[in-house]
Amino acid sequence: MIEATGLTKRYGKTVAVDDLSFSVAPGRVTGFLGPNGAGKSTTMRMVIGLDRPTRGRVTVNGQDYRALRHPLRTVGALLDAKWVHPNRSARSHLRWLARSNDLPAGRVDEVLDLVGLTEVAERRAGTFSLGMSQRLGIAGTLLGDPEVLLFDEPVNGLDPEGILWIRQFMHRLADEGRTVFVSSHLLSEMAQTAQDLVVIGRGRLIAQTGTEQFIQEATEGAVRVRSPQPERLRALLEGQGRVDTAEDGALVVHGVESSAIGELAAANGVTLHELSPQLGSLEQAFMQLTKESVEYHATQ
Ligand SMILES: Nc1ncnc2c1ncn2[C@@H]1O[C@H](COP(=O)(O)OP(=O)(O)OP(=O)(O)O)[C@@H](O)[C@H]1O
Repeated sequence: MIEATGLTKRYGKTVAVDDLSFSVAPGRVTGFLGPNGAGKSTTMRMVIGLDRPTRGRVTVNGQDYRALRHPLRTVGALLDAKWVHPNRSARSHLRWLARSNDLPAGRVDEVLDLVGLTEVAERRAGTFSLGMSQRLGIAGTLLGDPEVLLFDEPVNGLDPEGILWIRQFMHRLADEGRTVFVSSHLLSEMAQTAQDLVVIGRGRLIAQTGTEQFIQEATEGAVRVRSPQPERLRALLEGQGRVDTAEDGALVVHGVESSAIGELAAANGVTLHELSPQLGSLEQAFMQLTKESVEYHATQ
């Protein structure tokens, strides 16, 4: 369990994290979502004691990170996968990590196996692909068999196979009852990975909710309709819902069910070439909710 209360971090005049309160439950994958510069990395650094909050508090299993007796047995964090000595083998990197943190050396081969790196354990980490480096980084977080895991942008730059592997691995860790907190600005990825979301913009909390609920609440369902008689259809829909025109000329109808549009068209002899309900995407939900708080809006 991770709990932040009124968490705030200032760097000079920049307020990187602003009065942020949220909680991350065990047994689930919780996505930490926000555009670049929203304050995700700063928040994660405060969770693991690398940065001190200017105000507020964040606890792991009820305690400040710095007060934990065996931090790596409680929290594993991967904030930068390239943090590996390039000339060390994967195994010796993990052995060094285990030794310097008072963790049993016997755990090294277990975690190599868990992440599927046993066969390349003697290879120099500097020769690893990004996907393999991520696996090695994840192996490092698991050395202390911690209950809480933090991953900062773990799928950045990975190919689809690497992304799938990470996604499945996160689920496995959550199924084991661990708390899994994973940040990303890749919204569609989070929609598939996370069961719960903590969404921030400009350091502030925008939403804490289940992923499905977030999408449902933040996006208004719409129906795309193409017809050779668009103006006639538009007139029929007048007063029933809002009708926009897409770039390709299709009508985008808000507030009317697709079945009702189909029946209305049939009853009035209007031909339809397309009638497709548009499911709200996480991207739409996110844009809707962060409209005012996204940094890049101001600079566009
Ligand atoms: N050490 C620092 N000194 C000064 N400003 C900082 C520092 N670290 C972060 N910031 C600023 O704090 C804000 C939040 O940055 P942070 O890296 O936490 O965001 P993020 O959501 O992780 O973004 P990204 O996805 O780009 O990593 C940004 O405006 C950033 O420039």
